[in-house]
Amino acid sequence: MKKWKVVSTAVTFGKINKEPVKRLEEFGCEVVLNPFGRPFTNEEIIRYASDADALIVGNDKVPGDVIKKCKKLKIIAKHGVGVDSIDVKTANQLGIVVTNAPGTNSEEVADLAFGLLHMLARGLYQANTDTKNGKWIKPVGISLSKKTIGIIGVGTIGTAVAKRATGYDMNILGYDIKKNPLALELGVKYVGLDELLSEADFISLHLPLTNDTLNILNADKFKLIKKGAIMINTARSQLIDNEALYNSLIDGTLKGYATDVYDFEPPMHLPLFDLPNVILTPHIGGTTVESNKRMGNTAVDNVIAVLKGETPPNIVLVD
Ligand SMILES: NC(=O)C1=CN([C@@H]2O[C@H](COP(=O)(O)OP(=O)(O)OC[C@H]3O[C@@H](n4cnc5c(N)ncnc54)[C@H](O)[C@@H]3O)[C@@H](O)[C@H]2O)C=CC1
Ligand SMILES: O=C(O)C(=O)COP(=O)(O)O
Repeated sequence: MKKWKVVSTAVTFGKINKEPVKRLEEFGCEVVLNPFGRPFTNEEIIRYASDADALIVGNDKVPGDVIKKCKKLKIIAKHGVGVDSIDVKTANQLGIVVTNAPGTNSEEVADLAFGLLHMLARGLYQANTDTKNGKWIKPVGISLSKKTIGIIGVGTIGTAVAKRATGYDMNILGYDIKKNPLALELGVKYVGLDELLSEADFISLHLPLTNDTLNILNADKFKLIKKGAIMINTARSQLIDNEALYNSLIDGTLKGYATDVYDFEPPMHLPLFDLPNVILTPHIGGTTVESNKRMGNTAVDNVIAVLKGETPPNIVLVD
């Protein structure tokens, strides 16, 4: 009989790299991995975790009423960074610690953001499809070099994006509530959101989803966007007003939009999906072989610390 039960709803935890699971087992835990290959429903979380001591989560929605039904829970450890899908306040009120894995996937998200920017700027998706189908059609894209990029949220990922932008001799604008010393060193010029939107050729979103950032790019903000800009969203879809986004792609305000994130995951088919100037990826920004190991081990560091009765390294608190 194992001393503790750990349930992981995170789709990739323990699947790509086994080391984090082995560490938990060696510590005396029974580990249950996600059998579905998709986020858990609320009912599934309750069914699997009502007797669990620790829950490792991906982008699953973990509301307060679900947390309340998991009576033995001591920790909810995010296998990643954003904790917007977890009711942290209720967890904290119940004495359950919430942790995340900061900085474990930032370079990877920045890589994806730049990859998506390349795809849209040069029409790579269509070019690939056409060439494979025997059509010799050369899209004439736009250059990345020396353009202005606007980074909304200059934290760990935003700064990693800025680092890449320096390699393209870009003029880098940043919007954030605080200034990041590394970003300043990289030459990021902090401006207001309105100025960023009206100046940037490329807009990349890297804010966490909070009450303050929900719908931060609303219809009024879309009116300020420079005509022909490209927008990349590897942060959270709820930062953007869906209708304003769709209209901006139809009327040419945005030349292109790429997203890795959706209001609900997996998403239902949205009108946006039918537009040729939209590129979609299935929330893969943070996940590579290497980052998976980092995210898994950090989640496990936090779980083991809590099970030992110690303070975990990456506690997330809300006011
Ligand atoms: N697509 C994917 O797979 C991934 C997506 N993400 C998303 O990216 C987000 C950012 O990640 P990190 O850069 O690691 O987080 P971070 O905490 O290092 O950076 C977030 C930045 O946003 C700023 N910020 C917070 N509230 C703000 C507000 N109201 N107005 C202006 N600035 C504000 C903070 O000051 C900070 O500089 C995560 O919260 C998550 O939602 C993270 C990892 C993977
Ligand atoms: O680290 C993050 O915040 C992420 O978005 C990672 O993706 P996930 O939540 O594991 O689907």
